[in-house]
Amino acid sequence: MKEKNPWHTPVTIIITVIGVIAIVALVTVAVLQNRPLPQKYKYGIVLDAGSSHTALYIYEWPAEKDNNTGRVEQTYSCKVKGPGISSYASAPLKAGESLSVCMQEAKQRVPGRRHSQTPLYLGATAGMRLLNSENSSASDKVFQAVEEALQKFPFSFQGARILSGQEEGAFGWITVNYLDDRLKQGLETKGALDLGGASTQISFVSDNYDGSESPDNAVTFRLYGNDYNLYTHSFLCYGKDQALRMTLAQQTQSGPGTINDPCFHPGYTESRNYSVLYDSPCVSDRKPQGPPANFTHIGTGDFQQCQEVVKRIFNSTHCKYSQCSFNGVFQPLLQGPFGAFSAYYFVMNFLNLTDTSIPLEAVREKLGHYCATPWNQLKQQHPKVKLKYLSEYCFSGTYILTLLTEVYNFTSENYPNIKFIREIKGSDAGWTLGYMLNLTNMIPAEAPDSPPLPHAGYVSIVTVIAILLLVLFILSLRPLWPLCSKRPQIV
Ligand SMILES: O=c1ccn([C@@H]2O[C@H](COP(=O)(O)OP(=O)(O)O)[C@@H](O)[C@H]2O)c(=O)[nH]1
Repeated sequence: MKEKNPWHTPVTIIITVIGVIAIVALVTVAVLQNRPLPQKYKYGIVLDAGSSHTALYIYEWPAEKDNNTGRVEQTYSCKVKGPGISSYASAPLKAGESLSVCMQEAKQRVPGRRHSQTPLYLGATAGMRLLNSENSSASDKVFQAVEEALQKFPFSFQGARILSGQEEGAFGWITVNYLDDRLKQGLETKGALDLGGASTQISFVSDNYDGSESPDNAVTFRLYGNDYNLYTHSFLCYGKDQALRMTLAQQTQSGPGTINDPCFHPGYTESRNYSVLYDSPCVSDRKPQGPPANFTHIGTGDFQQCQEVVKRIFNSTHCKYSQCSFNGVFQPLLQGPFGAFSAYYFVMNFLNLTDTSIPLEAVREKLGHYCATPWNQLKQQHPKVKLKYLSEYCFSGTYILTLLTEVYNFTSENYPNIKFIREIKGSDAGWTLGYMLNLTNMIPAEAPDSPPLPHAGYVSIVTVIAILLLVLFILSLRPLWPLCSKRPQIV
């Protein structure tokens, strides 16, 4: 007679079915309870009011993670048409109006239900620093007009202000290291080199700088549980546009009617106005007495001589510290990798020189060749580039190389540590992201507590434990097994 399988008795089957249902219920509850909620986003808007132009950036991050693990990303940028807001000193209302196209675009891009909670900041840099230093009431009027224009939008406007050079340097450094994930992971940080139109910033962490020598250059942070002593300095007037003015001022000190400028291409000839050239606090005190109205600016295209002229705008005669970059400003020993952005990138990218594995000697040679290219030939090669920009790349490239190697002291050994970057993971390198992260408290001082297990690990453990419990439960019913599996009596 066929023996009946002892496990096929009704009681065992019922116990097993109930156990399986219990496990499925337990795992379902665990999965549902811990399922990530549908993603909601928050937004922030920052306007970078630079000396040459204004740009608007929209940032986005997951709503439930805004104070610790969430990644903030730039989702949109808009270049405001026209010059920087400092150029509207004589017509301040136009400064406000100029922002409206980009602001309308931001209104479309940020979901309507989030408008009122979206912070909007405007930060102005060296252009407004200069205007404020020479005419503070004009600078106030520009801010008033800009604030009135921005308040008309449905965002949470948090004010317009001038960033100090130190803030500009430090927030640029935070942006670069945040986007590189170096802060959260406590990795070696990257220095930040920022070149604007009116100022330039250098910021890095160096083992030989604890802030005691030249404390004015120190910014200390505690981020994600790590302490940083950042060295930072902003050189007002040493952005590439003001540096060009200073270089031209050097060459027009005696008020000549013509100058032969090695930083411009052979064949380049332009008539320039003395009053316009000297209309900036960076050069106004050097204006020659009784010059003619104009001078003829003639290019000779000689990189070596251009470098000599550029070097003259850096004063390295006095230094009361252990070492200085220039103008008596302390600078510790360069250390670590560097990201060079803003005009550093625009210029080196145009010149095809962003690859820092090209030896410095070869970079100089290429630049020499570029500067010597006749102006007419260059115009034919780049018909779409604005002539003003095209004419200045020889100067700008020479300025960048001189600043990096002769002033900051990058050598053949550590020049390859520099990376010319425009953006990191889709977000532009610059001070705006760091500024917003700081004002919205999105970088905690201490490392956030992370859950001990990831979601998948948690569900697996719950499942394994539930199965073990079922097996134990079935085993605990052993006394009943003989009853259940009683062999049929053969009489
Ligand atoms: O596509 C671009 C955008 C900007 N620039 C230059 O980069 C500098 C950026 O200056 P910005 O106004 O941003 O800086 P600030 O002086 O306020 O720091 C200026 O010299 C611009 O002419 C450039 O060469 N290409």
